[in-house]
Amino acid sequence: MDLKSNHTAPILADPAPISKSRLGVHSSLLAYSPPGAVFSPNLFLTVPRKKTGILDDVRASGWLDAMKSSSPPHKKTREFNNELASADTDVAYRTWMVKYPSALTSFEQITNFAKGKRMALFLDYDGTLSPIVDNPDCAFMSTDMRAAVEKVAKYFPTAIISGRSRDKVVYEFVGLTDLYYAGSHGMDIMGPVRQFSDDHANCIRSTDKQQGKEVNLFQPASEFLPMIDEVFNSLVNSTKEIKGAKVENNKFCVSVHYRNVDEKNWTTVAQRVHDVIRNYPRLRLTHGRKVLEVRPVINWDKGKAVTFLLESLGA
Ligand SMILES: O=P(O)(O)OC[C@H]1O[C@H](O[C@H]2O[C@H](CO)[C@@H](O)[C@H](O)[C@H]2O)[C@H](O)[C@@H](O)[C@@H]1O
Repeated sequence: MDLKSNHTAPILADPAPISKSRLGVHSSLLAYSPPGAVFSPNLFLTVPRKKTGILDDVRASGWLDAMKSSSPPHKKTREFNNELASADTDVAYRTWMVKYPSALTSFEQITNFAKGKRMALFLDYDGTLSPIVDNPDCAFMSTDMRAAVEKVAKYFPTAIISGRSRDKVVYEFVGLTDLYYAGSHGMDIMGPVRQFSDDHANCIRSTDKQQGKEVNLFQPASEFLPMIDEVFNSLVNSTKEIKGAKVENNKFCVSVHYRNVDEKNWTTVAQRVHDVIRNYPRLRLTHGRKVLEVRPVINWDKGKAVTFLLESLGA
């Protein structure tokens, strides 16, 4: 990438409560304004106040519960000695499917609704384009899936929005040109060139070498890069003795995988992560599928990345 301009990234805090999956840190620790910073009001983030200003124990703060329920329930075949557990799983699966029905069951309805409208397609990577596998470095997409994505991208603007680093998704897994990509949970967007607006002062015009074309880069958490690298190294170090634990650097966020860790050691994983990030009040924790995700406290996520790309596409 050739960077042609640079802008200051936003980070602001506001003392209102948010979802319990986020870390309980005192908001006064979060208000930070680098000299000369120009903030977009759209990137203000509300963070929870806690009287103590420090994190609770990993059990009390609900980390462990969240770790245990961090994947959507999978439909399992009924096991011989596990009728009751299986029945529970079935109910959980059906309930989940009511809430999140497959789009394929409503395909006709969707195509009818889309008639006369401009379409854009936004896809997740892990668990959507690739199967969930034990080793995150081996989550490859099939040849058929790649061909399908390539084909659909000829008809509709298509973007992949992932929690991974954008480079990894583009160069190690997908490898398709003519797509738009957002890595690091939407904090690293490569989209079409558009008119800059005041709302998105952090856009960088860049040349994508693979695609050989001008693109817009939007990296609202760019000032966090050194912090994320530091945290990545600390997490690698503090979890290296936990068998099966794996730390992944996703550029603007870090993942700590515990899929391959014996469940009896999950508390240790949570405690080690907790101990590292308690020193970083400008980072927060979210839960993914058997993964703890450490990310900057900014008001930006995949949903906002989708909106950003839609606007970039003139939609
Ligand atoms: O937003 P996503 O693209 O879904 O990224 C979320 C995490 O995805 C990856 O981890 C998940 O998939 C792995 C490979 O199948 C699996 O081993 C892991 O247990 C899942 O959590 C990725 O490795 C993480 O860095 C992302 O945070």
